[in-house]
Amino acid sequence: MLSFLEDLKENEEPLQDSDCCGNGCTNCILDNKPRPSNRVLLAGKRNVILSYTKFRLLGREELGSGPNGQLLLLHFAHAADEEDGERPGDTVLDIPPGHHVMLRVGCLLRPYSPYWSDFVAKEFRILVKLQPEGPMSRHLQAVQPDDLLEFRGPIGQYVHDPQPAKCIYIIAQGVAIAPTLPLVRQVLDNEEDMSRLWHLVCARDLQHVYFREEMLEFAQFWNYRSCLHLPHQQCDSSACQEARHCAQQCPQLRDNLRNKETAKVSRLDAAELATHLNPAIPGQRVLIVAGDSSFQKIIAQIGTQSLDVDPANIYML
Ligand SMILES: Cc1cc2nc3c(=O)[nH]c(=O)nc-3n(C[C@H](O)[C@H](O)[C@H](O)COP(=O)(O)OP(=O)(O)OC[C@H]3O[C@@H](n4cnc5c(N)ncnc54)[C@H](O)[C@@H]3O)c2cc1C
Repeated sequence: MLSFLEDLKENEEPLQDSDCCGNGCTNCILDNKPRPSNRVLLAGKRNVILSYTKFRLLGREELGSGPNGQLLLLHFAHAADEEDGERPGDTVLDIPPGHHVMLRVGCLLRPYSPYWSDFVAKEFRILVKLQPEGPMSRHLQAVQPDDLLEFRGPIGQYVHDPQPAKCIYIIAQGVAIAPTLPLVRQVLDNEEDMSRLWHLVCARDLQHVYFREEMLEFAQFWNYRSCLHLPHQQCDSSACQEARHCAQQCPQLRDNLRNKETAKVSRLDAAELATHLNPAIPGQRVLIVAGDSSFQKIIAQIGTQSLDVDPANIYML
């Protein structure tokens, strides 16, 4: 085992200040150095993404565009280097739930959070919201299947221990719902994990809620609850047009919700959050927040009180 670890160290690129993207990420790569997880060490394999490595774009799907930018689903697979002497079976791709990866194009660096990855096939998918005038957005807008892009990771600090069972509140804003999907899956896929999940999703309106199909699949599990917060939801009825947003009892909103979907037409504030406290349910409270830094700060503040979460158990993705 020791020589295997020594080999790993030799293969890893040393981390330098220039590896930070400079965007002030909560989990900066300089404080969260990509390193092999226990899962990888136990498998006796090498995690291909620990140093910058090439991934081939397998698929690209445009999810539509609007005033807030265009959305792309990108699917990548590791492009094995034929000269490195490794057999495909010697390596894996390990991006644990809640971790992100860094994309490097020349000296431009930007973090992205996979919403799906495959350990053995060495593939992952990201949802990208293109920012008008953004340098990486310009690059990603132009990528086509078969193009090669370089990624490094995994970067993050969240680790889930299924024992003892916990009450896990996962709160996501807009496209940042993507990295929360693997967090939900890791609990639901483990039949022995008795943790309960509350998945609270904040978006402008129903049109801006992504991964609804996945949430409906999750809703079949006894330990998963979700709620959509849609403060700008507005149908074409004259009453809702006049109020500039739908009423909580709006029949059109109800018709647009699918079985088991629950929506509130208000922002997620301290009082709303407190309705999910469920004090009778035992278990340590854990809060995970995915969104931009101001959203993370506000939710962490109100979550401490409304959900009775110890600040040590709050994780920002
Ligand atoms: C940990 C982490 C994970 C991330 N994961 C993803 C992901 O999975 N998918 C994804 O699309 N993006 C993700 N991002 C954002 C991503 O890294 C880039 O910032 C984004 O793609 C824009 O890059 P750019 O170079 O085109 O524009 P930038 O130069 O970075 O930004 C251009 C303009 O857009 C604004 N902006 C940038 N990002 C956002 C945002 N999310 N919301 C509102 N305004 C913004 C900037 O403030 C700036 O004004 C993540 C960011 C972090 C910190």
